[in-house]
Amino acid sequence: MKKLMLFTTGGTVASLEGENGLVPELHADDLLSYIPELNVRCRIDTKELMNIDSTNMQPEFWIDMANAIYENYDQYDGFIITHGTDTMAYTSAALSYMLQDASKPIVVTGSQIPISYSKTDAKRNISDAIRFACEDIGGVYIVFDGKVIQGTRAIKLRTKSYDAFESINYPYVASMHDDHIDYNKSIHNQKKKHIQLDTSLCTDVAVVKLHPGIKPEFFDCLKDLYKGVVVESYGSGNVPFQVRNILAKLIELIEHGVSVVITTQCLEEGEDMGIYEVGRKIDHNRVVRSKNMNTEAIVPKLMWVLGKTTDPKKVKEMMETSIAADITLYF
Ligand SMILES: NC(=O)C[C@H](N)C(=O)O
Repeated sequence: MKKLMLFTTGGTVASLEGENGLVPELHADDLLSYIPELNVRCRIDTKELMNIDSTNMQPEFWIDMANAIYENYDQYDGFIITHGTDTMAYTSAALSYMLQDASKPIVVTGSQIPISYSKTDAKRNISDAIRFACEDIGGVYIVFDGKVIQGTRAIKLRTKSYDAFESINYPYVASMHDDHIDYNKSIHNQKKKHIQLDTSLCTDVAVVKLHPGIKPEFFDCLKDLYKGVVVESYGSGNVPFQVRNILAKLIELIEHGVSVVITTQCLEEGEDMGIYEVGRKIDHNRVVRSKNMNTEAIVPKLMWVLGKTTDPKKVKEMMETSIAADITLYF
């Protein structure tokens, strides 16, 4: 029989109605007591790591989660983490970088509606996550609303619907049905490897979304505060250089030693800075290209990379190398 460890961290799934709205209150065993008969035979141990709304999630807490999994890795066949949906995609990406080459499933799930409510999606999501944690597959995944999403590829697209998450620029890994799991055949399970823990992070990372009228001087404020800046530029990776010259400010940041990552506000298909003058003017050798990673992966990846080096060349090389399927290599 498979042995699983379920870690809880809070989120709507564990929330009850309080005086000021929903607050995480339920503990690990409470959650399991709500789940009806599981159609998989396994033993589940539980541990509460924290009990927070995931809006309050911090990079330091990702480290706690990664350490908890690593410390228990040999004793269990699979892991489930219940988590709020607001920052779940950042956490699943962060764990994908901090715990590489896992040969066992690490499954993050949660819900849009608290587990004690009649219309809750929590029971299905937790049951599915438990089933998926019994599979013979390695890596970090989000299981939600019947879909399995690669940990580095998820975004929260919807605030209220059951299907809160989408897989961006990457197919769903699998879909969950009552009696079977349908794997996407184009995705191959990685060869069995030894898990590696690396939790060094530099949290001095900011995301700036460009918009018409954004002030160039704003970027001066970032210079001494951050070591990495992720620019959500326009379209295929375009940065304005007329009237309000943002491009010049990005160069100043780079010359100051800040790593600048160019990504796009468009959710799908990634940046392709070679198309327009407004993209070609950016020095492609000096900025980090995000290719088709999403912001939820870029942020923890940049923290993780800057935790190891601030050498601009190395940062660029590591950021542009696919880890845990975060970049599709068609560039
Ligand atoms: N559905 C949810 O879990 C949202 C909640 N605010 C959280 O992220 O913890």
